[in-house]
Amino acid sequence: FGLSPATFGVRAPTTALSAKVGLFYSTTTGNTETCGNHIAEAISGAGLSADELTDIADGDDFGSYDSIIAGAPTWHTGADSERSGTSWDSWLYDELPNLDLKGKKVAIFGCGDQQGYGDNYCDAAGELYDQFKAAGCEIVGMTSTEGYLHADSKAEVGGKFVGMMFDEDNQDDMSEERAKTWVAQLKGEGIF
Ligand SMILES: Cc1cc2nc3c(=O)[nH]c(=O)nc-3n(C[C@H](O)[C@H](O)[C@H](O)COP(=O)(O)O)c2cc1C
Repeated sequence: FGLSPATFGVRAPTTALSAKVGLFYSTTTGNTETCGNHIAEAISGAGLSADELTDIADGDDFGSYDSIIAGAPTWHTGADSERSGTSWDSWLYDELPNLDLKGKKVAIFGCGDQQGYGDNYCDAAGELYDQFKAAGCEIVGMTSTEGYLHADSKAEVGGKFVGMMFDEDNQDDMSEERAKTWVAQLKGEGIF
């Protein structure tokens, strides 16, 4: 009668089981949360799914995830470690080493100020990279540094950012699009 299967609540068959994806952040003034929300919206906009955006301080049962998307701001300029100034600092050193996350895919995003802190842009994202990698995780979602004006960043490895870097201080109008582009990339890299 011209009614599509959707009319009856029948789902189209899926070709692959979808992964359980955790989406974690931390923040001091809300910018990393804003970017995390852009990512969450891009995920649902693309017809994909992840768990609700959650502060890493409230995270739990990490072993149940197939993949983790993790975002941090940078506040401790020039510090060797604990650069986010948030709950990540204790999580990365006190919790992560006690978890078995070997082989899980991890995608990292950062939030920083490339003009005000151009020698240390998004350094904390580089720390997430180091710690998750040391825990045996597979890091995906590396991006080009093109279009950014920073001089130096510990979030750069081999000429690429270790994930998607946002800048709510100088380039907030680009954040939504960056989130969309990155989520499409993550889909291609098997995060979902
Ligand atoms: C005291 C202070 C130190 C900061 N240090 C850095 C830094 O080293 N690198 C950087 O990229 N941004 C730095 N920032 C900028 C913040 O990371 C940026 O504003 C970010 O959006 C804050 O995110 P949040 O609101 O999620 O905490 C600093 C800001 C302040 C106020």
